[in-house]
Amino acid sequence: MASSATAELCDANPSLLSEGELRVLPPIFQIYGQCRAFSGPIVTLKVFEDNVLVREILENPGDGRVLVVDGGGSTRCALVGGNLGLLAQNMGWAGILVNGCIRDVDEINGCGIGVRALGSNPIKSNKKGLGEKHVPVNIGDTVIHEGEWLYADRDGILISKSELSV
Ligand SMILES: O=C([O-])CC(=O)C(=O)O
Repeated sequence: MASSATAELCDANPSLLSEGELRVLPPIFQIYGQCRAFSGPIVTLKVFEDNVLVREILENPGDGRVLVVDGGGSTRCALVGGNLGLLAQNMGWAGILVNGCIRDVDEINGCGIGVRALGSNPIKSNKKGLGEKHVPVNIGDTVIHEGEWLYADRDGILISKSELSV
């Protein structure tokens, strides 16, 4: 019976799991975007109900990286919509993880990236430009640093201190 990449990675790396070098995010994220499985080095961003910095980062070449947006778990507005999904795709990002909400679900599901978020909310975010780029973030009691690796598939989302061979 075939197992998925994240399951294989967990099975193959029990010591990394027990040492906390490899962590599993809690199963609180919905699956969006065309890429149901994706991985890459992490870029971090901490914001709260404001997505100006999300656009600023996605305007840079993604080079296969994954943007992890800690939106503090707020579900009161969307931090990523169809335009930003398209921008991420066109700039070469592998995916976006949002500890918060997205909107324009149909458009995002048409984008050639992977997207995970708590859910959707049609309300747009503030546009003040507040937040911190490239700082450690805490999502579901998991501290995530820029440069760590994210592996996502339908089974779950892994954060690893180093690149793992799938
Ligand atoms: O600009 C925003 O607030 C998010 C959005 O709707 C989009 O990316 O299309």
